[in-house]
Amino acid sequence: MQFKVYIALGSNIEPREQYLNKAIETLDSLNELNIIDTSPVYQTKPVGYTKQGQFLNMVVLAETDLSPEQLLKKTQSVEKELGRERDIRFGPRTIDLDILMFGDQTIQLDHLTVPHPRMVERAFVLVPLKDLNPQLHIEGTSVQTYIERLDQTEIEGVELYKKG
Ligand SMILES: Nc1ncnc2c1ncn2[C@@H]1O[C@H](COP(=O)(O)OP(=O)(O)OP(=O)(O)O)[C@@H](O)[C@H]1O
Ligand SMILES: Nc1nc2c(c(=O)[nH]1)N=C(CO)CN2
Repeated sequence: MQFKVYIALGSNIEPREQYLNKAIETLDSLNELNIIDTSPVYQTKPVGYTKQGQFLNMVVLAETDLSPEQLLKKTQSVEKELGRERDIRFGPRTIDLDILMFGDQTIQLDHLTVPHPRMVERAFVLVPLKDLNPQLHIEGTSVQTYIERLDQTEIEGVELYKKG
């Protein structure tokens, strides 16, 4: 397969683990995509809109022959299939799938920006991403450097989750 892609997953509506697993399973079942690695799962304090339950977050590495836009369509159809509703911005969701990186491509379309524009300020993305690839650079800066730039309280909001 042509491209390596990192996809972030988040869920804060029960059954959270099942939503994560089902999303990974559905993506992996596509002919044009293989999941090749998965990070540990973290339980994380909600960021942005804080009056909601804690999230489970993780990142997966996949290889794919899909184009970035085809991949976005697939991730959005998985969100839809798993009952994602868009009402509150940054609010509760059964599953959220964000395309973090698509090979080494930079993409600026109305409906798709890669690398994901908010990823470098989110501990709940950077911590599992570093687990998958500690050497990864995002637009020339290492994932470790972005983590060092975060406030300690943001890092403390991200805890390893014991699978139930
Ligand atoms: N890299 C990307 N991955 C996923 N969606 C993206 C990306 N870049 C732009 N988008 C667009 O963002 C729109 C809003 O996505 P979504 O509703 O998942 O946002 P959100 O999860 O509330 O916030 P955030 O994007 O900060 O995680 C989508 O309709 C999609 O077209
Ligand atoms: N901890 C955490 N907070 C969030 C998350 C998320 O996945 N995890 N997603 C958001 C919208 O994309 C807003 N806030």
